[in-house]
Amino acid sequence: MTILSINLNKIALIRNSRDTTIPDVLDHARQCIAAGAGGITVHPRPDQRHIRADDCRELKAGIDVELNIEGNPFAPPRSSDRAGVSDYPGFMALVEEVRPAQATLVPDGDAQLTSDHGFDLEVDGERLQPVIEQLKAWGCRVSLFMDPLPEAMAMARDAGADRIELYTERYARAHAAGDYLQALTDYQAAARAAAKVGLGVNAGHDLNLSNLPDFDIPECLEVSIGHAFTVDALQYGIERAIQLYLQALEGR
Ligand SMILES: CC(=O)[C@@H](O)[C@H](O)COP(=O)(O)O
Ligand SMILES: NCC(=O)COP(=O)(O)O
Repeated sequence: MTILSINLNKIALIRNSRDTTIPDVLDHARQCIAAGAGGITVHPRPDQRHIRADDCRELKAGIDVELNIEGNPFAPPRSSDRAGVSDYPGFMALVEEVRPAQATLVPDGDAQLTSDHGFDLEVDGERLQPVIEQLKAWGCRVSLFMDPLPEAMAMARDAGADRIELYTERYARAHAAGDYLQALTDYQAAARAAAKVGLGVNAGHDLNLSNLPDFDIPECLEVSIGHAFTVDALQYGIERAIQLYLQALEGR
């Protein structure tokens, strides 16, 4: 069964638009879990535009499903520019403190509006090895955010990753354009290649109620969904939205 991990970035984004505590990230996490979400994902960026280090600490203490923290492992500490908001301690320092069940490494930078590419392991594979070794020593499962390139999966295994997360924007765009079969074939080949070398397969980015039912990747262990889910939760309510996403997963 594929786990539905709800990404709460956009709940935090709404909260941060005022000096307030609502919407409460932990409360939303608990509502999603009560409705059937099997995991919670957050992506604390150095500018803390949405998820903050303090959110990660509260979620770790306050939920009883897997916590998946995403980020660039080379992201250094950054001072907070908001009164009452803790500094960003650096990705590795935050993960060492929080010890999430899973750390998903993403080659993001501050200038990006969102995550928009996977790792190039020809460039980063060697320097990721000690990082992955350290994360695993802290008890975290390690997943690498990857484009759907079958030939890259052996390098992900060689870097020491437990899983890869297929970056699914290309699939989502193709599905929205009504011409997704070739994209799906590419993702299926990448997932098979990952499984063949012993990697688990996660997936995420721009998945939604429309494209999820057609995302036929038998190897997929977990999808992490945030942006579209947040929009759907505004329309249907959290409980109903979770049910719809679980049905979409089951219907694949
Ligand atoms: C890695 C990925 O694709 C998403 O999980 C990421 O968290 C999206 O980040 P934003 O929510 O900041 O767009
Ligand atoms: N790793 C993908 C994720 O956590 C959420 O991505 P999105 O659904 O907000 O695009």
